[in-house]
Amino acid sequence: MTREAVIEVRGLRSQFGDHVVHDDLDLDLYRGEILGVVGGSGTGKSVLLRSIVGLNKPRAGEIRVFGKDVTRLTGATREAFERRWGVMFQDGALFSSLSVRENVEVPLRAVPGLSDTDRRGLAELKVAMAGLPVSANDKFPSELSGGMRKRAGLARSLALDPEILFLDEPTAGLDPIGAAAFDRLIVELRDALNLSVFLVTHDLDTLHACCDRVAVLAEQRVLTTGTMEEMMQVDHPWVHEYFHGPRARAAISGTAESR
Ligand SMILES: Nc1ncnc2c1ncn2[C@@H]1O[C@H](COP(=O)(O)OP(=O)(O)OP(=O)(O)O)[C@@H](O)[C@H]1O
Repeated sequence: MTREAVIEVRGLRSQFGDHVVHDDLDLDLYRGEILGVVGGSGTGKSVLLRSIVGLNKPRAGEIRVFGKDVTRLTGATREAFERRWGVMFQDGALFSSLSVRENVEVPLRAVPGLSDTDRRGLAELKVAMAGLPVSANDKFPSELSGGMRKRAGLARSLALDPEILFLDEPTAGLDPIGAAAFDRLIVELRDALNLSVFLVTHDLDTLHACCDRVAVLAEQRVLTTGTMEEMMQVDHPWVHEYFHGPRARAAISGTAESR
């Protein structure tokens, strides 16, 4: 059975001045999967995410989302397309002067015909789906813990019922129990909402708990993709060290214990 790619990146080149971050990079995200994107610091995981969602202009290459090259879309067509994905940035990227509910209402303001009451209700629904208590709705970002801020960012990324969810290091800075709860939430949301998930992470536990496939960025491209089992067989120094090092062994035994 052929899998449907909802994102197809082909021949991507990303560059800042003389600094080439990606060169001839190819990557697919398949419908319904959770893809973990890993790689050493500075290999361009965030730049790749930002390039796909249009925050970074590629020097060359194609980025097709649902079959359309999004690098060529402009104006209203582009905006309509952007409603089909949600992005959760590492720090939540919340507006500090708005409450959690108001933050989630921001993308909903683009939806025509919604009354204030409808918008408020929809925002509260997304806040609940992100696992926050009702009391979080009226809180400001500065009144939230790091984990709650991440959930608020997640709620906002879900505001427009996206088909693709981009998560940039969702568990960074969380304690292990909070991180494990977030991993479960990602899987539950993918299953309940039929999401395809592009997940940038350094967290081996997250890879074990959530990801159907892993893509490794190294040497300015996607070096290899595959399941966690397949990653264990890859004969490349960084990949081997990452998937067989002491932290990898701890993550594997942690997964086994939790079963
Ligand atoms: N706007 C920018 N201007 C100049 N250089 C940039 C810009 N954004 C990213 N870079 C550079 O691109 C490279 C890749 O950055 P990126 O943030 O994608 O790395 P990463 O793989 O996500 O790293 P980490 O795991 O540490 O978060 C880095 O060398 C970074 O300094």
